[in-house]
Amino acid sequence: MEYKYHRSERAARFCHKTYHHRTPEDKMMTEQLFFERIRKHLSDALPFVVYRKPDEERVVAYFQADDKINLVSNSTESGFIFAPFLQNRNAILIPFADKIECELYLPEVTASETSHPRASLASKEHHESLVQKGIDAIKNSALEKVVLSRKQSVGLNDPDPIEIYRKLLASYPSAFCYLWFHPKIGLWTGATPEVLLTVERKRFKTMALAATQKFQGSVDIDWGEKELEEQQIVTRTIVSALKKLGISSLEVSEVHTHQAGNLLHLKTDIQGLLPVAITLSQMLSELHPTPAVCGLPLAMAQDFILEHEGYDREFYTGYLGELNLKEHIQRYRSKRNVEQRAYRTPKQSSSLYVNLRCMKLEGDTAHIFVGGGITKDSTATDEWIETVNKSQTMLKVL
Ligand SMILES: C=C(O[C@@H]1C=C(C(=O)O)C=C[C@H]1O)C(=O)O
Repeated sequence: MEYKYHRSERAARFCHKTYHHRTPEDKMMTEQLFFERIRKHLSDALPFVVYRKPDEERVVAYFQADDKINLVSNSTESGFIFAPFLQNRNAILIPFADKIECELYLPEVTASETSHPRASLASKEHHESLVQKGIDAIKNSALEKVVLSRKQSVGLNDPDPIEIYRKLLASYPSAFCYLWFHPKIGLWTGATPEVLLTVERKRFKTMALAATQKFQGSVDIDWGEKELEEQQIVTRTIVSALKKLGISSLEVSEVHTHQAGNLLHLKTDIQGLLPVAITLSQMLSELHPTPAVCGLPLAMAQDFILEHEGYDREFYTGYLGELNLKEHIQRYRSKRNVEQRAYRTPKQSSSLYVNLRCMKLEGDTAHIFVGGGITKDSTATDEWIETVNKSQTMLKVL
């Protein structure tokens, strides 16, 4: 990997903003102290999360002082949520208490192809046979789409999670990049391109992200019928779930190509205003899991996954992020002949992402999770290649 230090224009603009989101108790740190504090918490075996939102320079970490497992019961809690794929399992919360942050102007990384060994022939055959079962089930039943995945375990030469995470931050500036740890649950890291739900005051945003091609130098590419249909299923399902909740003010964008690292996807942006009567918990139970990570009809797809995938997804294809973050935005307004005045307005927001392009780190092994959507027109070998391409997102930083 080749590093070139630079301070982006974006970073420079960030510094000149006339408002900021920090409260007095937030601690802004140098990069070295920031990562030392995280390393210390990890070696003390205490829970923490560190993350950076898409296209931001600010990296934030929250620490928990004990090793208690805090469970989320109805999404009215405030903290960093880490939710599994299965809705009947518990989501975990790291409270917004002890926080540090750092602005990182990271080296530009020219990501190289990985030198890690290819996935084995046995896992290729296993995945292709799983996909074929999915295609057959779609042809012979009411199942329309199912997302099938696999776990690839890789030995690490340099198993330092902090270094791996720093490489993720440098390689994927437009992804949500995180490192999450709980001594009783595990150590996870990832760089996801997919928003599940963001809510700021009354406005919410979500997206339908599906279909995949390898990026080969241009985003101006053609998509086949199969990909368009696969993504359309996701848009249609999300829109009808939101309408079912009584949300009528929906704005749905045109479908467009979206780049995520070495991959391209089809994306539709969906946003609207949240009626007062609808809770975050209702929104989440309608949205998660979308057919981008599970399938349609939902129960049939989930049963198929549980019966045939043959491993436990745990937190892969779950979701994670800020849940009910309360902040005071400080705005400054300077008027001629009047002293600069500060205004503090309270704000509550949630920013939740789908846990994709992620891995679980266990000692000197990384377990990488990758999957793809299957429809009646899928072919087993192409789906295998898609998972190989997706695995590169994590393999490139190992
Ligand atoms: C399931 C994954 O990705 C999801 C499935 C996609 C697809 O089927 O093409 C594309 C983007 C994601 O919504 C994954 O990356 O593991």
